[in-house]
Amino acid sequence: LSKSSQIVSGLALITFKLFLQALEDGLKKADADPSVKAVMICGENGKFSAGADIRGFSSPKRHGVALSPIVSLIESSEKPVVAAIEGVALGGGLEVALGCHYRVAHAKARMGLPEVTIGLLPGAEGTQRLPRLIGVPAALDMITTGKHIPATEALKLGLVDEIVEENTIEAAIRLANKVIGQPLEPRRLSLKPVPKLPNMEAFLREALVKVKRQARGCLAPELCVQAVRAATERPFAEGVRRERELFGLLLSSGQAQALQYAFFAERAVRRWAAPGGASWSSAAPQPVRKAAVIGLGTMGRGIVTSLVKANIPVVALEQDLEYLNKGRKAVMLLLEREAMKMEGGAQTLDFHNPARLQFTVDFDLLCDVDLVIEAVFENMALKKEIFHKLSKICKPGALLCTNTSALNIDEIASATNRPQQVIGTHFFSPAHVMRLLEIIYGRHTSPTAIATAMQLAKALKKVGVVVGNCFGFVGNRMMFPYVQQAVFLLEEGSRPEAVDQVLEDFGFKIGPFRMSDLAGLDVGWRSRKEQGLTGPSLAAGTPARQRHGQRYSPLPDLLCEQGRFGQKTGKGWYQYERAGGRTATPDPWLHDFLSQYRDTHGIQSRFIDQEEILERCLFSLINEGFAILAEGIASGPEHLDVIYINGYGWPKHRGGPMFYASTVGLPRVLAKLQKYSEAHPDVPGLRPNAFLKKLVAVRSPPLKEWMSYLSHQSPKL
Ligand SMILES: CCCCCCCCCCCCC[C@H](O)CC(=O)SCCNC(=O)CCNC(=O)[C@H](O)C(C)(C)COP(=O)(O)OP(=O)(O)OC[C@H]1O[C@@H](n2cnc3c(N)ncnc32)[C@H](O)[C@@H]1OP(=O)(O)O
Ligand SMILES: NC(=O)c1ccc[n+]([C@@H]2O[C@H](COP(=O)([O-])OP(=O)(O)OC[C@H]3O[C@@H](n4cnc5c(N)ncnc54)[C@H](O)[C@@H]3O)[C@@H](O)[C@H]2O)c1
Repeated sequence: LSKSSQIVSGLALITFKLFLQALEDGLKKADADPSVKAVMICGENGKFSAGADIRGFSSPKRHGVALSPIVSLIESSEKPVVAAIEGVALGGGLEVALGCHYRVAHAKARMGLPEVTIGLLPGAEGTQRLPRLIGVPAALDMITTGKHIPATEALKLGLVDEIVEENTIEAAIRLANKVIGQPLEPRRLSLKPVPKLPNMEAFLREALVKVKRQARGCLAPELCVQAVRAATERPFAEGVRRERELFGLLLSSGQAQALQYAFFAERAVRRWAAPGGASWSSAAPQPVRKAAVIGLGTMGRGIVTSLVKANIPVVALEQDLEYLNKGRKAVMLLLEREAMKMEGGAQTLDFHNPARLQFTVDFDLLCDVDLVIEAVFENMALKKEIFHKLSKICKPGALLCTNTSALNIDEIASATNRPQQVIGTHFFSPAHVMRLLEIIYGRHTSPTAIATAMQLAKALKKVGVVVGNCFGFVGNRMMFPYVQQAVFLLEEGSRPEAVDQVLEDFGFKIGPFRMSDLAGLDVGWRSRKEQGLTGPSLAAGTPARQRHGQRYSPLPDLLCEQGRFGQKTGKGWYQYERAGGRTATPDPWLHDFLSQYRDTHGIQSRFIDQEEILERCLFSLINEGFAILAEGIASGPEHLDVIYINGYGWPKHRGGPMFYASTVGLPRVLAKLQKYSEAHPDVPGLRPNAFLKKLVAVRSPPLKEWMSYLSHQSPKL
């Protein structure tokens, strides 16, 4: 066989120029050699290809990258070319395979065109070949979502000709031998017509509406539909021209840069570092063979679900039988839904087995777990009581985690005999859905504890981000000034629906007032009462709109006093169809209430434009981000951005708040903050942070250099 076929070996991750050259040379050599009867293309180290090097797209020297001519060269070969797909065939890698006349895949291989997720579209004729091979609906689904499909599904779709359990390369060579001499014309995808649909026009129109709705301002999915539409309307060569045009538009849109930054930021945060030199490279995680969750309320039930999905046995504990039964029902419902979603897949959920999931009110059952996640009410005294109990009951090596949203990890740890094993694991609601896990180390937290929490995040398929300990940590701390500005804007004349609209148009999944109604206004109210900002502990004579000499808005407290807790009570910043309803409608009662409030406090209502709403909310959040970086609470701006994208619905195509600030331009952010701060001198959140000022003073270096301008040595990525 070595005489009749030639292996042109690609790389798992294309070192693009080198790979393309090798492929071209190999193909030309094979074509010219009469002793070669067929060609097989495979990857190295069990991986076909992850596509083009993403870093190359933002490199000034990107022009040389031309994959299309190579794909055409493959397809036009007079000798059969077979792709042997192992591991992954993604992006440009799959486009190479689509140029081949046959495709053989290993059963464990995955295939996809994920370009849309990095703000692009398949740019090497993939949008034109794939619909010809598997039809428009399936191709459009793959191209607009970027999802990876398993080999079994690829076989069903007709994307591959054969799947094998064992040696893919041998199978591909066998196939190559079998097809030598057979006509190649029917195997050249560029010559095939796109399979017709009776309602193609309506189908494409609906697809466009759907992606526009889901994409919320992200351009790539929309342009993917346009490229596939071109495949249905134009001859192949013209479709390719259209694909190239659309690719160029995306490449220069700025969104591609933001999404590619987010891709690398998510990977960079895995390389965590903490003060004292502990880091991902030196610390090893402990195994977590069994876990426990304390408190089965909103968060605990999602956390249990997440652990069960990750195949980690769980003990779920509540304070009494009534709460336990309520919690058990809620967990079972979530798990049943998850099991339904997974039906037909390779994995099943074993949650009826008490060895995998046990419900109890008995703390003694936690004696053998490797890790506990506490998710009880946000109350320091209660948390300390629980941690004290845990340090007596749990085995010496067990890690004690708290899901607190803001409280001091060191104070919680002080209630235990093992502060080095206490760590914050801050899940986001709903905990079985949201990808973020904010991991907070305290003064005594050991590197092993951090490594174990990071390993847990990975097992739960979440993005773990390691940060330092301060009130609200990173995410919530940045959220406070954002929400505060939103409320101040209402005092000054705006309405919840106007503020939400601006931020949702910016790309947030949900604006601050809808978010607050969803989370429950009572949560913040309880916390403010605990801080003495409102309620019975507020000192008599405190001005209604001032606390500690700073501006304060009592509006959220007043709503809570009226029993308006948001969705759960059917009324909050909006009104809902019923208690627990989800459809927010602007509420005339609230509008009247706001007018009366302004009258009471002598506030002159004014029209507030979209620009001011956007800038005051976002720039105050970003300003807090600079404070967090300057204090060394996070190792770099990437951490803040990954937190915001994965935990707070920040639009990924805008790259996260700190990336966004860099695209707006730091001088502009600074100038605007200065302007708003002058207008509102009693609002510290608008006062430009010294680190931001410093960066502007040194001419706004690129984001990746920001941390080097801090005088103290904060942990580096
Ligand atoms: C102006 C007119 C212009 C007209 C121009 C027209 C012509 C242009 C021609 C362009 C041709 C386009 C070709 C093609 O359509 C485009 C592409 O192929 S884009 C790339 C598509 N591929 C992807 O998006 C894959 C991304 N990667 C992944 O999904 C995962 O990494 C993985 C491959 C599934 C592996 O996952 P894991 O095992 O979990 O590993 P990691 O994710 O941690 O990755 C390990 C390591 O590798 C780095 N990496 C992975 N993939 C890439 C990549 N494609 N490029 C660069 N680097 C990659 C990753 O960052 C990790 O490294 P670390 O960051 O940790 O250092
Ligand atoms: N709700 C959110 O969106 C959210 C998001 C992130 C973090 N958090 C944090 O997660 C924690 C839990 O919040 P939640 O919203 O799930 O609260 P919740 O009120 O919905 O649930 C708390 C649960 O803890 C149980 N509990 C109380 N005392 C207990 C005890 N002694 N032993 C066992 N169980 C006990 C209660 O019975 C209740 O079921 C808080 O610290 C909160 O700040 C909440």
